Amino acid sequence: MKTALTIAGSDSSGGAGIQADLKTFSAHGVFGMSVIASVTAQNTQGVTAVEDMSPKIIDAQLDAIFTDIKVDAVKIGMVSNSDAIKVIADKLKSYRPRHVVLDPVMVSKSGYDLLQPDAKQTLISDLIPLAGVVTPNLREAAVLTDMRIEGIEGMERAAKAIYHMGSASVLVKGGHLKEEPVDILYDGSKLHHYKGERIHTKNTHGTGCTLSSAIASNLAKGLTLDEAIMEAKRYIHGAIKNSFSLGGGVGPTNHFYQWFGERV
Ligand SMILES: Nc1ncnc2c1ncn2[C@@H]1O[C@H](COP(=O)(O)OP(=O)(O)OP(=O)(O)O)[C@@H](O)[C@H]1O
Ligand SMILES: Cc1ncc(COP(=O)(O)O)c(N)n1
Repeated sequence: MKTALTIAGSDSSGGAGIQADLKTFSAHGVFGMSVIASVTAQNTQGVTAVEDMSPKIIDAQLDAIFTDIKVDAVKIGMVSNSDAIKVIADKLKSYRPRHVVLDPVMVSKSGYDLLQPDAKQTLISDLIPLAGVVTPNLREAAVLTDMRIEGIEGMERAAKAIYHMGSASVLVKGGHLKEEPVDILYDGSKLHHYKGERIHTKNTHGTGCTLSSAIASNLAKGLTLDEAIMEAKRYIHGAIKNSFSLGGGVGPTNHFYQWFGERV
């Protein structure tokens, strides 16, 4: 069985973070493992508290996994501070997993900061150069590049700028565009557009986590990056289409509708 590891934050309500990642890995038939970098207290309406794990326990979790188990793909999500980022970068440099998907999580949908302001520079200098693909949304791409991004042309410029920070490729996600949600990949030679059809729902908690974990699962299974993204777009479309209301706010994506019916 292929394996995938998520290094991210825990979402107590199960819609985003580690929990969304593990559900996505399972739905792809990939064995999921986790390194918890932060614990968040959150629900469908917002985040009420965050506690970061110490660099020491992050380091120990990474060693426990990599000294024993072959990791086919790594997905990195919320890592809120510079010290944690540095530990993760050091371990990736020594264990050198084949595929690294970096989702540079910065702010939750509900507006809570998940990346400390002084950690942005460490993310750029230490983690982006180790990524096979970085998957910022519009706002994250704007923060990383200090650019204003409004439409497709801005997304293309940002993808190229982030590529020049050292990652092998960049997928700028267009979920927050006013028009259809197209995602744009730059791989150093060409720009690729992955088109989607907008689904009108408020229940989109964890869409970014789900997409990056689906890409990591597909890479673990041996798909090319282009195939992995196309397949992940298909997956996120189904997961959003079958998303459901839970709690009083933004409900989660649905990973299991294929098995348990449209509305589980
Ligand atoms: N309403 C929608 N209909 C169809 N596809 C969508 C919709 N919203 C987002 N997507 C797709 O979902 C994926 C995640 O994109 P998005 O821009 O929402 O990421 P994100 O903002 O990082 O997510 P999150 O807020 O969960 O961190 C992308 O492939 C995007 O095109
Ligand atoms: C632990 C964690 N990781 C990531 C997100 C982003 O997801 P969203 O933008 O849907 O709130 C989150 N809310 N919590």
